[in-house]
Amino acid sequence: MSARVGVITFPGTLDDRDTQRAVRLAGAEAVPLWHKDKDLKQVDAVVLPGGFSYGDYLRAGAISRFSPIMETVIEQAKAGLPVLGICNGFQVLTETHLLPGAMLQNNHLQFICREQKLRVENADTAWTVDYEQGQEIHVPLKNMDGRYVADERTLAELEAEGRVAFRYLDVNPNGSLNDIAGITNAAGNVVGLMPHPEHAVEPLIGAGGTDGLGFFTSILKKLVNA
Ligand SMILES: NC(=O)CC[C@H](N)C(=O)O
Repeated sequence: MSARVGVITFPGTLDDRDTQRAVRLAGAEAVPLWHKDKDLKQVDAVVLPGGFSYGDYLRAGAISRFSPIMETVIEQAKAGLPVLGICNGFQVLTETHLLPGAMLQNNHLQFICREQKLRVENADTAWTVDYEQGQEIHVPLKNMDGRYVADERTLAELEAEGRVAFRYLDVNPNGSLNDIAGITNAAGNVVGLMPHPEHAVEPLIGAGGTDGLGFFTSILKKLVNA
């Protein structure tokens, strides 16, 4: 079976091509999906890539969340479809409430672009099974609205249920509560994170190299073994 991973393009998406490439490098078929379509073309998983969809107007992700395709994504994610939101994609996922919490401007009010160290805190989601629990990885981080916040009860729940999937190491680059870089839903099929694993899939890029490839090999493993 060849796994088909859909990659959605919204107006203002930047990282769809890199994400498609990462999917192919992992050995799956990348299927481009357009925000205005409702049809997911029978993909086995979906990635919402990074960028500035709708120019980040109102709030990052707030408009894309109402794209026709998101109606289908929300419905199918609730039924178990694996969905990964990277950066702007994570912002869209919080706006849909498939993932709890919200992203605010970085606490220093500057755009940030850096090589970021992370710890994989949950290697049991659809997108992380190819990592070791506690593994440390380097992945590029580039955003303005990267400060993860949630109310105390939600944070306590995320921590208690092991749903903090990634934590920033060494430096908290944006003031995210509990150093949270990424989270998962309770079922483990919906994952969102601010750093960009699709930009760390080649040894050529130096630090981190292929550390991000595990997201895309994880989903392939998960689908092929399903
Ligand atoms: N790299 C990105 O996906 C950017 C995310 C988002 N628009 C921000 O700046 O916060």
